[in-house]
Amino acid sequence: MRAVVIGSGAWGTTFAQVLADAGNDVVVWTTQEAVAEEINTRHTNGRHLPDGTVLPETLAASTDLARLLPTAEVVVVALPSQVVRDVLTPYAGLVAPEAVVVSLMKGVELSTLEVMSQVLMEIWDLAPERMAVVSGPNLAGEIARREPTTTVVACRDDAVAHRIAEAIATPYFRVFTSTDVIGLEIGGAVKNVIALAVGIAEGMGYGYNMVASIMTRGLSEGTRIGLAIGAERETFLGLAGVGDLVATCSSPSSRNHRLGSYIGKGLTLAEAVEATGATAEGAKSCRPILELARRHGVKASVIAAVVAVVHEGRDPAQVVRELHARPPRAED
Ligand SMILES: NC(=O)C1=CN([C@@H]2O[C@H](COP(=O)(O)OP(=O)(O)OC[C@H]3O[C@@H](n4cnc5c(N)ncnc54)[C@H](O)[C@@H]3O)[C@@H](O)[C@H]2O)C=CC1
Ligand SMILES: O=C(CO)COP(=O)(O)O
Repeated sequence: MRAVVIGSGAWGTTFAQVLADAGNDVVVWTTQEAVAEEINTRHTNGRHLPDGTVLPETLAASTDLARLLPTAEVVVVALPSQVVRDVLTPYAGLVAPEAVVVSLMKGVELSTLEVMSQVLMEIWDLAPERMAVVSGPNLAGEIARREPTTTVVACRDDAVAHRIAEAIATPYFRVFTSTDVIGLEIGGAVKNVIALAVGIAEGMGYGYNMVASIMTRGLSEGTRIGLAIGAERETFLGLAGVGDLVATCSSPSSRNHRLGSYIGKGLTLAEAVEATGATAEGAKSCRPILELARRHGVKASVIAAVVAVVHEGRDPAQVVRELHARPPRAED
């Protein structure tokens, strides 16, 4: 298939490699001439991918999205969630009518509380049958090294999910399918916030009991938010739920996990963002996710604690003391 990948960061470039390795005709769109030149001539992306990653020679890069879109059969979007609406609205009308759009993103829009499939369907006027998402335990660096990985592709139309799954399957990328688009997206967005919480706890010096508690309660919060907006419970127990949560909360290479640990060690948000040096969606998405929980009457104490520490300057030790001082209640 002819594919364009919008975004030349860690995941966009790595996913483009997967598509090229799977035999597709792929071009990565970047706004940076130097990055396009590096991918086209040296077959590397030194800013975002691990040392030694050599991209397929068939993988091209371009800065001309308007030229690429009309002929693409698959349009993959891998930008930081908060820029999607502004960056991609001007391209409405250029996506081919039969093309499938695939979101790789794990964030919630601050101004609308929408997940990225909702934003893309709105700005590009797409039917749900043309909108797919990919999510799972997918740390880009490991996939760039072609280490065995599993993922899930979801689309309202099961046949389209299967078509995309076949197009991205490689010997190192095993793909499952789903029709629970919103479940995949909420699972991915919430686990970033939980990875922040785990990082904060680790940065403060807490151990495995605390980490396991945050992950388990975080999964419960994400599941209940998802169920409130139409997701399926099973999704949260699958690769895009527990799977992604375990990968991100365990790996020191997760940007959300790292950002959290800097904050737990006492850095300000601005300092932690600077030290992380790449997109950590949870830092911005925690507030709209908490708002989503509140609107749907879902208790989300871990997510609220992250918002309090990251955005309201609360002392994390005091926030933990307050969480633990609450009266016992039934586990949900
Ligand atoms: N890195 C990973 O392991 C994974 C990331 N994701 C998700 O994929 C999405 C993208 O993440 P990454 O590629 O890792 O981020 P990144 O921080 O590595 O790269 C972001 C890319 O977006 C570009 N960009 C930023 N603002 C832009 C703008 N206004 N216009 C055009 N380009 C712009 C940057 O130049 C950069 O190439 C996020 O939602 C993330 O949560 C999902 C799974 C795995
Ligand atoms: O989503 C991811 C792995 O599935 C990547 O997580 P980070 O954005 O925290 O690196």
